[in-house]
Amino acid sequence: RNHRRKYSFAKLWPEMEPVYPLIGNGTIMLGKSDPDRFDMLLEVFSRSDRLIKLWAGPKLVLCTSHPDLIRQLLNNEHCLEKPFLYDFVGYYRGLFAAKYHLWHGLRKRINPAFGFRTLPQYTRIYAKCAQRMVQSLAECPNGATVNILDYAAVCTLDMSCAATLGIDVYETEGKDEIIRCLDATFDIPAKRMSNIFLHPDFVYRLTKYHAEEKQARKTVCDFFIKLILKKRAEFLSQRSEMKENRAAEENKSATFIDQLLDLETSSGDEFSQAEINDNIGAVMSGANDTGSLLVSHACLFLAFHKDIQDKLYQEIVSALPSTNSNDPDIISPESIAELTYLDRFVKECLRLTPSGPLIARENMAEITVDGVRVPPGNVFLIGLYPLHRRKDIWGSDADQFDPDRFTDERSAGRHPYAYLPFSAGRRNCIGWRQGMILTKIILIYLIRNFHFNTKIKPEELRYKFDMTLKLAFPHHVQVTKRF
Ligand code: HEM
Repeated sequence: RNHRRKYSFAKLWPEMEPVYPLIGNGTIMLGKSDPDRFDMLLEVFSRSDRLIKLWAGPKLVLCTSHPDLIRQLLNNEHCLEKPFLYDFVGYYRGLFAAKYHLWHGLRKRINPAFGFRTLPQYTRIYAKCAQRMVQSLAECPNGATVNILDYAAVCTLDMSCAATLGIDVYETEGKDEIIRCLDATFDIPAKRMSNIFLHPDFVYRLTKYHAEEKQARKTVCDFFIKLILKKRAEFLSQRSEMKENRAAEENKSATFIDQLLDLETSSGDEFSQAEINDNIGAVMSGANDTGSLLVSHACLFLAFHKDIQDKLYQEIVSALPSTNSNDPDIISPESIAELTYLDRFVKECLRLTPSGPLIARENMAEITVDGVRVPPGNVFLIGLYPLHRRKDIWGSDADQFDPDRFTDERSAGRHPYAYLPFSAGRRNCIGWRQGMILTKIILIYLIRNFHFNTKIKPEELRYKFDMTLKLAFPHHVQVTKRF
């Protein structure tokens, strides 16, 4: 009866069926494959235009993909908490999963590390890594079919390590183990989040995942700490030199770890070693899968639409007509900004295949949603994937790929919360500029050097139920050299 009273505020909202005592809507996912579970979740969102109740066991989850309600939630200062699901991510003092009381001060202090002024240095780092991806693809037999995600994942990890830690991961001692463990600390929590049966600690501890995750976290943490100590010592010895030398000050590194060390000294408010450690982990997990998946989905869209691929190639070679077209120094934030068709292309990729298809929030105080007063402690699931495919916003061809949806004329008057690949409000993606730039840089290098084809048909695309938007099968594309 208590349970019924606790949730009586939601009695007028429709609910997903069937609902059973204790397991709630648990059976709708039971025994289903990953792509069927993803489709089932979309089915939940499609059952109600505004908001629908889903029971994760006895816990209520309020699901919406309506832009008005998403605006109410993401703009509400009492709805900035991350619910229990994010606890599995680890790095709990890091931005991504941090509870509100830790997060609000942290975000303010870390914001400058992702500001506009850091972009030129990030751009140079990303361009070098993208060039390496081209080199390794060029070693495949011409016209070979590859799973492009394998190459993109190596490239974004390379970028993350260079931009976050200032290291060349491929020159690092014990690199295979570090790479394997870094991957495991991102991958295992994602598996746990999307599998309700792995949620209770006492069950999870009995699985092989728990032991693997523990060992991987220890290896990664030891590696980060060694690096933090080394960087802190370097930083302190360079600080006095920088005070006297303006040129050195202007050229100082923009890698995330250096920025954190710089921020702690400029604000006089030290980041603890644990905070640095967790924020490095959080930023790397935020950047890794999202970037590689986006690039891999983009390569499939290129392969489906030869006309778009040709138009992008023409735009890139006319805006960046260097004799040495692969020179990383010709790419700058300004030259990338001139590529307006590439910008529309990436935006359309993010519409149809947002790397973060779902986000969740918990309200910390009573809030009003769609006229209903919701007591604190309730969980909202916001469907960015279904939002981006709503026919009432995007038209009857919402599922079709069309970069020109993002021309100024066609964007005018669109609901401001219709398109949210990086979420919105105070807890949006802190790395959205870096995410856009790194994706564009990889695509510039790929399109300049290769043609893409595929045997996959657009209507065959299916996705897995996971934290990030993974294709249900390999991203097989045929890669042919242009030169
Ligand atoms: C390339 C595409 C990217 C996409 C589509 C993307 C998307 C998102 C989304 C939707 C969120 C909100 C998550 C939530 O509320 O559960 C988020 C948060 C976050 N992202 Fe990204 N992201 C991308 C790239 C990056 C990059 C490159 C970085 C870092 C360099 C990054 C770092 C973060 C962090 C730290 C958060 C947590 C912010 C906070 O809670 O204050 N992301 N991202």
